[in-house]
Amino acid sequence: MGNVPTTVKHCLSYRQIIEDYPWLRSWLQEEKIISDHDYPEFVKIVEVGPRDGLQNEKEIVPTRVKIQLIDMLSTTGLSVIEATSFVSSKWVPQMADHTEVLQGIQRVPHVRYPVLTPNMKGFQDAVAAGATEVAVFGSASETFSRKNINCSIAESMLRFEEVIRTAKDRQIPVRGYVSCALGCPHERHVEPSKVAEVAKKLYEMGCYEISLGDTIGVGTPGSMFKMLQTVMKDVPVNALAVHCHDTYGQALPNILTALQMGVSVVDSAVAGLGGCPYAQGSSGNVSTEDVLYMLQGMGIETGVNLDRVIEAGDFICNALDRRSSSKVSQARSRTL
Ligand SMILES: CC(C)(COP(=O)([O-])OP(=O)([O-])OC[C@H]1O[C@@H](n2cnc3c(N)ncnc32)[C@H](O)[C@@H]1OP(=O)([O-])[O-])[C@@H](O)C(=O)NCCC(=O)NCCSC(=O)C[C@@](C)(O)CC(=O)[O-]
Repeated sequence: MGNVPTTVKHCLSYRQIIEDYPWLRSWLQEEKIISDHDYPEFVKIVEVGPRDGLQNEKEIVPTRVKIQLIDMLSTTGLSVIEATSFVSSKWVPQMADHTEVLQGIQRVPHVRYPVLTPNMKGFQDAVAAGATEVAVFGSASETFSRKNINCSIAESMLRFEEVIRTAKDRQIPVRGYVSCALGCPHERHVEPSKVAEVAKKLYEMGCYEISLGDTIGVGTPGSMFKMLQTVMKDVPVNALAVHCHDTYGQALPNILTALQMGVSVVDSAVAGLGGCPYAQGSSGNVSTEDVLYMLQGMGIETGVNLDRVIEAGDFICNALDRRSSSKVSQARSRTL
């Protein structure tokens, strides 16, 4: 019995196997290795392009361009668009116009516009600017935590606790990130148990959803499986999201692995924009267009219109004078 997950992990069509062996399915469900369904019927996409996508741009992107991008994304059917970060402009100059962006967008009913808040100052500024949802961002790597937010993991948890408590009093939902879930730019290997520990703390403190970030895009379906298997023992699968960068071209298979394990929330960025200023060499996020195309092909609903996301991607790529990283967008532009 003990080596079942290993067998499953290495098998491309493990769905077929667990369909043939109901006892195996029950055991995997009991152990929280898989959820009680194979692929989710509906996947929520969390669009992170305006924040994670743009934060690493060297040239300051005009505020009106950021606003237009968010406004275009708001018409695509996306239900969550991460708008900006209330971080220090000395650390991330690109996000210095957070207030203007948040106040300049045309909010569409039923679309949520969370913003990153690393501490109470960020939270207070965000609320003053009209934020109705925030996200705290921790790390499973001690070194990355210090380089990214200038404090240890333990200190970050104390800061987040205060943010989450205050947000709860004001009925503001808080999302939690765990960066370096599949590897760290400084420490390289990160133990799944460390990811689980940080994810569990954030969840217990009151984050409604925990996004597990492959910050430098080094994960594979194998490491994604192992990490999720461990985290799912501590955090229910319906509170988990995956956030994959595509440095090694593994983002889609990693997402597919997560879907097979019951995860139904996927972060992605229009046109595959992105990169973390404190994770040198990491490439952009998986593109929203490519995720949508894959999900459509699997018959999974998202409520998002792919063509409109491609239009938003064309807009931002023109503004940045660059080619889209989305394979789907590239293929469409060749075939149209
Ligand atoms: C966390 C801090 C602020 C600590 O920065 P610090 O320098 O340690 O802050 P401090 O508390 O010592 O204060 C120093 C000064 O900063 C000010 N300050 C303090 N807080 C804020 C704030 N919120 N906004 C604006 N200003 C702030 C504060 O008021 C003070 O101003 P002064 O008195 O010198 O004039 C800093 O390290 C920072 O801003 N870091 C953010 C870095 C960042 O945004 N990184 C990218 C995020 S992406 C990521 O993490 C991964 C993710 C989420 O995408 C998932 C994945 O891909 O895996």
